[in-house]
Amino acid sequence: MTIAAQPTHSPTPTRGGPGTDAPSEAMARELDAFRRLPALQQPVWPDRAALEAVATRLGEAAPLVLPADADTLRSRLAAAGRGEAFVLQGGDCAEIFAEASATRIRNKIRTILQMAVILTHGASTPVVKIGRLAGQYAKPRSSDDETRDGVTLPAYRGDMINGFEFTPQARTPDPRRLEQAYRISAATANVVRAFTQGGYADLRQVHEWNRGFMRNPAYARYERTAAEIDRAIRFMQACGADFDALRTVELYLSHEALVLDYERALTRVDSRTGHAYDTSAHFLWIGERTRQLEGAHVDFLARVANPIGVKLGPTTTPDDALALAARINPDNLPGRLTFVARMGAGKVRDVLPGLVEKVTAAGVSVTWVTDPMHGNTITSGTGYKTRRFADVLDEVQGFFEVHRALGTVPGGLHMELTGDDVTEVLGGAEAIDEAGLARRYETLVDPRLNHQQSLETAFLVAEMLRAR
Ligand SMILES: O=C[C@H](O)[C@H](O)COP(=O)(O)O
Ligand SMILES: C=C(OP(=O)(O)O)C(=O)O
Repeated sequence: MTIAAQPTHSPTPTRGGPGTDAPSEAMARELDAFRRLPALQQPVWPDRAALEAVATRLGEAAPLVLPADADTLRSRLAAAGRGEAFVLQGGDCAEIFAEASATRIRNKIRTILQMAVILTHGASTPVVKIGRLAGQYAKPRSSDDETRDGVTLPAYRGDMINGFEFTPQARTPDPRRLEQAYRISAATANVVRAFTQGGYADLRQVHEWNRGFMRNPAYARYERTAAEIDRAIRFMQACGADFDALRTVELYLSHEALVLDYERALTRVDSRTGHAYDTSAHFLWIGERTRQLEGAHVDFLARVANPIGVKLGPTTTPDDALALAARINPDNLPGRLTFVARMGAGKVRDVLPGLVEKVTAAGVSVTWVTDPMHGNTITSGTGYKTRRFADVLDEVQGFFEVHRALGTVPGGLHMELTGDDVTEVLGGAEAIDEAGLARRYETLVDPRLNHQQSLETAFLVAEMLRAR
């Protein structure tokens, strides 16, 4: 592969030698153990020979991230688990190849940075910023097929696998898309690096954008928080803070590790430590539909040293959580394991306490994050897959209440959001209603908060964080 995929830069004092090697034969055998286990939600590739050729080429390609940066993220997540930082993970439900333009990527980064400033103020701790970015190209689906007007075709599973267009050709899984996903992820990572290291992330500039948001009277309720941030920045200025030193930020990359052929092909051995890392992203998570203890996803991700997330839905039992922790983090390393609870607003207060209590009592080291999106999906009367902004907020509130009651740490927020002005989620101060969804509904799978709703969420969560 000719592309020079540069690793995303995250400034880190721990960066060692840059080397990554292909796994030895013995290590490859261990990494490949997942192939003998049941793997849910995998595409049925019609051309196995083509898949193997692609996997070989990806196996020789440059890593997208460096193991040392994944280690730094692990230490940041450990801090969040102790309440010394707060995680903000956000981005598209499904990235789209055709939308990987600099403008769209910049809008997403801008939204995450804006939210992070507001949350930093609320939490009075650093915010660990992680994008669902540069690899979020595969989706688990409820159904393998989709039927339209009596015609049934394979469901769209994300641009890494097949096309959205409803034709047999587009919907047939094509392994060449794995290579396309790799190349576009490399280009996206380059844009991320340029924006996060090139002055775009300057705190004063980000605050100025937030002031722009406040000029809309719909957001008057957040005036006080905005004014406090303003005062804090002026105070820093008066004290002679070196704002130029704050012009760069760490923004880590993450996606759901769903397509195991892709994740395995990008796995390398870190020449510093001899450990295997999945170099497709700094942080990988296992989805709610693929977290079976004896399944291929858990087996594979337990064998790579990246920080790993596991989504926990409302059917998770405390014993499930303990068993997952034992499998994925047998050494109980802080920051290695993040549980992303996505219970639904109606269930979080009932189901989450049992999990947190048992995990805490067992002395298991976990960073708890809330995903208030995936348990709150509904279909509007007009037929759109959507969510109510109020439910999203209520689940976050429930997450904080549970942790407060137990004396444990609510460590972060995992959101589906975009920097654009879409109309996919109902409500918010601008009151998107059912009729309004049609105005600009663009997602190919799940509804995302738009730019305004994302900032509004940050202000509301900042209020909750102050009480943390
Ligand atoms: O974001 C993820 C979706 O909830 C998941 O892919 C399932 O979507 P579906 O129920 O539309 O198939
Ligand atoms: C599919 C997702 O979530 P979950 O596994 O929680 O349903 C997702 O985050 O894109």
